[in-house]
Amino acid sequence: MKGILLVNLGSPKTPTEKDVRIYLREFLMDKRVIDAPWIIRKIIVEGMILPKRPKVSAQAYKSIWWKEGSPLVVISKRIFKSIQKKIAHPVALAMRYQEPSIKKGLQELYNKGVTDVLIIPLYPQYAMSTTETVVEKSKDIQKKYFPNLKLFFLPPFYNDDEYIKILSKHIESNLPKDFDLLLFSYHGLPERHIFKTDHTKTCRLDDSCCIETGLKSHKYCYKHQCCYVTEKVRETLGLEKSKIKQTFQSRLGREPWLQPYTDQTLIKLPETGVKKIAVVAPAFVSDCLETLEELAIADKELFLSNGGKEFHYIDCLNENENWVNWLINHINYFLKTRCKNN
Ligand SMILES: C=CC1=C(C)c2cc3[nH]c(cc4nc(cc5[nH]c(cc1n2)c(C)c5CCC(=O)O)C(CCC(=O)O)=C4C)c(C)c3C=C
Ligand SMILES: [Fe+2]
Ligand SMILES: [Fe+2]
Repeated sequence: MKGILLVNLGSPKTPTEKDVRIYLREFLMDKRVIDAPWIIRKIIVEGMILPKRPKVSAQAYKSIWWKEGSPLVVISKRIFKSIQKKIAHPVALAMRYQEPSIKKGLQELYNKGVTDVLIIPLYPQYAMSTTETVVEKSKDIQKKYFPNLKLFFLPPFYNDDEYIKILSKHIESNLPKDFDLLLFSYHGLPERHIFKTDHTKTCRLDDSCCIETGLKSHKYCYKHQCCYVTEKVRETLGLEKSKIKQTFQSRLGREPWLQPYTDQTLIKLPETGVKKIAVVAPAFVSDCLETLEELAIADKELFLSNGGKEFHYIDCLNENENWVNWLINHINYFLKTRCKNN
């Protein structure tokens, strides 16, 4: 029998310093997130990040926490329930970090007699620290605990025409009537990660390569995949190029991350005449700390205190009906065609 496992990033159990420390330790000790040798990673995480960051991050989490829990986990659970209602096969939800774990999700499906699992990493764009870590962690768990399970993976869907239409429609229906600029703010990545996962070793991280179409390097180029979404949504919405801008947020550490940076851009925009801004975050399918706190609270404050007049944050797709139906359509395709022993 076939089953489905949806996988999102995960959050701390509670917005307390203790639980945030546990979460950050698991997250940042992932060799695909901080890709240094184990001992260096351990020194960076335990010696440089964990002494101070959990306290600050716990405050940030507290400011966006819902009665039912972390927005990212709550929204993922709601999506999972909507899908389960419409799919006759077993469906489970897991988080890459913390709970419910990928192991528990696979166990739940296995206990229900599932033999073939479609794993859906809930990230539109590929990155070593998102899609790849979900795929590799799932494979490790399968080998160790469920050798008879067969795993299948939904690839990054940034270039799926229907997904682009759904995202564009969602943005259009939430755009304010009057705005100077629509800002696409994606989660950042160290530039080094892009070079590391570029199998062709040709990506130069400039417009001539990441904006081009049809290059082999694009399959693993997060920057290209972000540029693609921005450009396709712009075209679909019929916006002039001067009406949009793409930036990258949430950097950590001193090495160069993808640019331009969201916070620095928001500081400078008002002096160039951009006073009313709408902001969307298409690297996330569900709202989370990075959107609700970093963008909609901290970056909003930054923009307004530097001369901006209006800052309108557009929610992620979250429980958008068309988006949930898009997932269901892909699940149904897998159930009908991808493997034989149904
Ligand atoms: C080296 C560090 C990090 C990389 C690389 C990274 C990539 C990356 N992350 C997301 C999605 C999310 N990240 C979230 C939080 C978050 N991310 C990092 C660090 C890296 N992310 C940290 C330290 C944190 C924790 C919060 C903090 O202390 O600031 C979240 C939010 C989770 C939540 O509970 O709401 C998401 C989602 C993507 C898509 C990505 C690569 C493209
Ligand atoms: Fe992150
Ligand atoms: Fe590229």
